[in-house]
Amino acid sequence: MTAENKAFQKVTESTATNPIQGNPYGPNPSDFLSNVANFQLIDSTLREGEQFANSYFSTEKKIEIAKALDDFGVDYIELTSPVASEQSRKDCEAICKLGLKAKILTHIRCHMDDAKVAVETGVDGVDVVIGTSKFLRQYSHGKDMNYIAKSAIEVIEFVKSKGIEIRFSSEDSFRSDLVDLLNIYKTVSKIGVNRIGIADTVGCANPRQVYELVRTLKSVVNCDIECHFHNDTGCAIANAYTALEAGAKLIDVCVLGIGERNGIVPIGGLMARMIVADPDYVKSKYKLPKLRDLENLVADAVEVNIPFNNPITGFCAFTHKAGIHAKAILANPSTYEILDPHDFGMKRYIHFANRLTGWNAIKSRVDQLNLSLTDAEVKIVTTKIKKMGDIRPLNIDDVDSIIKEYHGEINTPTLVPKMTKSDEEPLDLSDEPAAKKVKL
Ligand SMILES: N[C@@H](CCCC[NH3+])C(=O)O
Ligand SMILES: [Zn+2]
Repeated sequence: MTAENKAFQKVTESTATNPIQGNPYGPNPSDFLSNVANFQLIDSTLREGEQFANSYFSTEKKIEIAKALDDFGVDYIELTSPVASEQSRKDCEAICKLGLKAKILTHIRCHMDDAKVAVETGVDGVDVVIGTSKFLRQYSHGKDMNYIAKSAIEVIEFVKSKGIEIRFSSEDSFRSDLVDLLNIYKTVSKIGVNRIGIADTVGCANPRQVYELVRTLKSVVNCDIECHFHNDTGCAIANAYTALEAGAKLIDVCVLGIGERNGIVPIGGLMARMIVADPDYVKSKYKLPKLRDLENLVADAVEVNIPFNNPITGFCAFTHKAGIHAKAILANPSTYEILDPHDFGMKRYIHFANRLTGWNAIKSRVDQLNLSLTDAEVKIVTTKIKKMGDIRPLNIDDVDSIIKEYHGEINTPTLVPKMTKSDEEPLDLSDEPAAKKVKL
């Protein structure tokens, strides 16, 4: 086989197994800096998530959440600073003793007082953060870049001396001076941190800015890059994906994206984004069917509902409605789905009780009811359903009644009836689904 033929075959094979790879707009496999196929998750539900307005986690609840995160497969679990409160310190120690697979981190200010407490808790690593934008330098901690560099060196060397991981992050990175950022990151990278972090603390960044900053940082540091994106302007997941494309390795996430204000990158939404880019990596690394339970656990703990439009677990995330969509989905789900619900232990539905429905969806319902109609008959009954749907909202019983009534009409002999055994037997509908949908 010639080299040309081999190349052709390779493209064909990958296109067959993963249609996105044949997409000219998809990830560029020759981009060796990209970490799209090699990313890690730092879950911060028990740190950033504790800053969500509704959050209160008892020790037991924190342990339950930490175990569920570990079971899902996150790489790191980040906990509230042990100096935030006495119980926070005890909880941190308790979680460190659980013996989870995920590494345990705690998140502290760039100060020796905090660092001394943090290293005694039993964590695998310490995440240090300090504000670098002029807003935070002036109105938060009041320190200049020289002071920041000095205290960063002191804290990093101290944590390293204890043999545990250290990450240094600026805060409000996207409103910080680029020269200041490059200087501080060069300094900490030379001392030998495990990771540097950038944080879009106010959620102002867009993907292009993220790409440029991460690419620039890649050329000045020789450690991993972690990114933290707030979602104030709805860009958190897109920014996270772009950061990975640019060469960042780790993304901070929270279950349901909970955090300060409207939160950060949601773990579920990021899974949806990443499984499209690299299905094999995502499916082998994370227990995706556990996502729904994980989200329900946290939603209950902080007393919120799962949003209707949540990626993957929103109640209509895999519900198809328009007749044109339903027809194509019934023929091949990939026509209108980029995510396969079964990868997440979910099911797909056709919503047929509405005026946008089409005869293919109704035919599938007729089959479910174990009735027999020709295509021409299904088309007639579909017209009846659509007419009723123009008058008022429909539910599944309305549609089933119309179908059964029509089926009854066309099967009722007009002349002298000759009863057969099967005519006497009522249709058994005892296992009808209650929802307004057909499960597929
Ligand atoms: N929540 C803070 C801390 C960021 C630390 C980065 N992991 C922020 O958004 O800036
Ligand atoms: Zn944050």
